Amino acid sequence: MSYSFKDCVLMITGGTGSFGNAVLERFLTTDVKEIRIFSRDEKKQDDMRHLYNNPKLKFYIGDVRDISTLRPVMQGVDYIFHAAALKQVPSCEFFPLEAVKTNVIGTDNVLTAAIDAGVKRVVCLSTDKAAYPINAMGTSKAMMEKIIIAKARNVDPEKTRICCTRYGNVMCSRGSVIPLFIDKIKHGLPLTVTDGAMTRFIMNLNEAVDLVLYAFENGSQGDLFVQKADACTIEVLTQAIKELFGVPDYPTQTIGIRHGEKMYETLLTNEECARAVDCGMFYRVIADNRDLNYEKYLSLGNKDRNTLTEFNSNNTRLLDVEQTKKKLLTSKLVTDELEAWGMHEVS
Ligand SMILES: O=c1ccn([C@@H]2O[C@H](COP(=O)(O)OP(=O)(O)O[C@H]3O[C@H](CO)[C@H](O)[C@H](O)[C@H]3O)[C@@H](O)[C@H]2O)c(=O)[nH]1
Repeated sequence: MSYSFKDCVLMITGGTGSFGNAVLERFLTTDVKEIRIFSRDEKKQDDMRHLYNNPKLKFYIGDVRDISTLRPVMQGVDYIFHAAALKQVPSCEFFPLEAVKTNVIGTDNVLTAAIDAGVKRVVCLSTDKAAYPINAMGTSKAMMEKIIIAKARNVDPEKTRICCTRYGNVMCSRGSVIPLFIDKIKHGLPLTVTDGAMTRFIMNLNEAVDLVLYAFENGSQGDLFVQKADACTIEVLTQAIKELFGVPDYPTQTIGIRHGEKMYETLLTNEECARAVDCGMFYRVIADNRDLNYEKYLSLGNKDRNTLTEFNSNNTRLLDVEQTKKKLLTSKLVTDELEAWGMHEVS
């Protein structure tokens, strides 16, 4: 890391989740002064307190929906990583207003309180499902991104710099398909494949943390960062899991596409490409900072379009079964489960 956290106070909203834990592993090796974990669940906080047993970690119970719980925690904070969100596609589909409250209003609260408290930088976490959104979770995250850009437009970057990252499926996140399939194999149940041709980006937590830290270091006001992730089909993913667990012919059952699902996910839309810069491992989408001047909106468009095209889980590099197995082995949950399953030799 080229930046220093010496004497800095960090805050992670939704800090007890998988991202919070992964980013902590990196931060705790720095000379950071204090890390504030802000979240709703006292049990998860208590578990984390015992796990890390580190005096630099401070825990705060609160909810991003309630700005009065955010304000006191932000006093003296230098940098915020905003990971608190409702992320499950099916539950947001049934309770869309809950997604609005946490993902949209909650983000507005975080940014308002951060600006008022003079926090120097805020990095917000979004998802590929916010690009061309079709489900409530993605739509709320798309609105969250709009809130971020609108807020960023009206604040001096020397005081508070705000940017956003968007990434795809993180392997083994809570409730996701990989731990589900492993569990099914352990219990002798068939693997329930929605549609084998569906594609998803596939990244590990370390890559998600890399993206967020890259944005933290390089983000200008209102920037959105996207990582150039690989993807695979669900058929390939299923076969890779079966082979890793030594059951290549394990039964699968096709269950059909679920509520609010897409056949493929987009990380960078065609329209965003017009403002995107290729930074090697990442794309940077520069904020549209034109002011609310209707003359321009009605008669002047953006003539400087570059040649990038939409980046999605169908046109990125698609991993085959062997490559997917290799990728899966970069996840601790997978290697732990394999060991418990007695498959030491593959890991
Ligand atoms: O029983 C199942 C469950 C899932 N899938 C398939 O596996 C893929 C991944 O499904 P997940 O449920 O793991 O992930 P989603 O793409 O639905 O969404 C996930 O990824 C998001 C980021 O893109 C958020 O992190 C969200 O919380 C998380 O659920 C999808 O194609 C899905 O159709 C199956 O085939 N069978």
